[in-house]
Amino acid sequence: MSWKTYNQRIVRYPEFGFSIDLSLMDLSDSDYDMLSPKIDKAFADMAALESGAIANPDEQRMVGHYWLRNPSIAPTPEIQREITEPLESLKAFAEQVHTGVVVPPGGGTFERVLLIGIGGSALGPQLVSEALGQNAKLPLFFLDNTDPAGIDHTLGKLASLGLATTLVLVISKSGGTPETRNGMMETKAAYDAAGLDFGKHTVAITGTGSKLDQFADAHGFIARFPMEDWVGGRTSVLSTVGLVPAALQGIQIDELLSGAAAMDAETRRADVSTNASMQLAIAWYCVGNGKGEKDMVVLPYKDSLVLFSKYLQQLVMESLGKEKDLDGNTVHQGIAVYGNKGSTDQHAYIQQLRDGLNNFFATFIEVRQGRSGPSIEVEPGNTSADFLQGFLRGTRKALYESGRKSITISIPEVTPFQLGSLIALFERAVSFYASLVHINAYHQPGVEAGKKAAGVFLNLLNQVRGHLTADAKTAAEMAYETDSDPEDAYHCLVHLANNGEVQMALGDKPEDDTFQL
Ligand SMILES: O=P(O)(O)OC[C@H]1O[C@H](O)[C@H](O)[C@@H](O)[C@@H]1O
Repeated sequence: MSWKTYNQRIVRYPEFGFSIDLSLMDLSDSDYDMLSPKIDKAFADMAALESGAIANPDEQRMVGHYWLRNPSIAPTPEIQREITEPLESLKAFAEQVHTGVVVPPGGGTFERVLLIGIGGSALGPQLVSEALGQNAKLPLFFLDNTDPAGIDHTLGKLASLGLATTLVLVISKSGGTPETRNGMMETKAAYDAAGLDFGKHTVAITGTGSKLDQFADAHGFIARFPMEDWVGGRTSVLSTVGLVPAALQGIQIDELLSGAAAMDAETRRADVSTNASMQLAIAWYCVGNGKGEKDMVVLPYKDSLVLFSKYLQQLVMESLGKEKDLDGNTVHQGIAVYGNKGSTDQHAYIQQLRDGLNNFFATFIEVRQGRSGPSIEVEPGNTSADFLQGFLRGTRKALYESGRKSITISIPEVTPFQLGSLIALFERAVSFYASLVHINAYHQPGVEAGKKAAGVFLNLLNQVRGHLTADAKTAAEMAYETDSDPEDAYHCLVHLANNGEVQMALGDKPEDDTFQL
């Protein structure tokens, strides 16, 4: 840790108050030299990607999220229109909701929003809402899972506030994600039960022609906004997915886009020494030996950025967590991401970070302004902000003194512009890192496996339902009747017993348990 190294390893963009400090990652000039061929290729890959190359070869798709905040670089006039037209129409829609032009059929105005989505169709909007939605014109509620109790909890809150004045956004790029469909059907049932026309309270954000798009058409949804196949779910927050909910909250979406565009302009330059995203990618590569050997601990010292680690979990781990590289070699790549916020986490897991397993690097996010407005002294001469900064600086130093590395990103305050710039910083770092390790960052084959297995379970569950009788049966007997594995049959029976469909009698062991109608 030295003043000289600090000055050598910091990258600053003074025009928007950004800096990234890599002095505690112990990078050497030889690291950069060793990587220079890969770095050059990463820059070339990025130039091709932004020019419209098929950068997602496994799905034969372009990768266009960088065009969203600078349509002029999009490869065709048609794609430029696919960006600018929905942007104009979503702004107009939000304005019509805010000014009472678009109103609930039962009168009054829309006073809140329920967003139904999952993965990239929820995490981006949740990050933006938590970071910037404190004084939202229409506060945001979320259904982002198929947990009935969670659905009841949220719909119960909304019922007490008034379903009739709640605007529903159903977001699903594929339009077929079961959890989102389930949330929508449960919400529709609640509107139906209240005698309300669900479609006249609902907007869809989905791929044109998707199942959700067809459902929206059949049920007379108020509006539909498109999602394009060249925007991945985990990089969709600056598309209609993130911008519609943000605009409805009254968040300055042009500032979100400008911040991302400003960071893009800096990190589009193929100059390693001043490229913050490339510096991040190189740091990730070196600290993890190009194999993700160290976890990324995300520590924003700002409450409103608490969801940044959850957001980065999807962006980083769904992009980089891949079995094969682009040549078909088995590599099992990835970087594990976790975190919450500082200084809170100093009272949770930072003990292990300081003294335990050295299997991580920290990414501190410093927000230099503690609050807008004056502060009291919490003790003579010191404010809460003094403590927050002290804890950040102290923890960073304490970790380094015990051989634990860290990156410190600094922004002046949390604004739409600054949040947009952070999102862009990490999106491009992921792209660069994927090039450095030669993987496709833009598909997600692994999630299909889980979806398929869920389908197998549901098929067996329905077979088991069909074989239930008043006679008590063991799992083995049910397995025989349904030609299935006894343990699979057992878990179906236990599920049915715990959800009121069958009676379960416990034996000594699961194999002795019996089930009957
Ligand atoms: O937006 P949807 O099509 O409903 O997809 C929601 C999520 O589903 C899958 O888990 C994908 O791996 C994610 O990238 C995506 O964000």
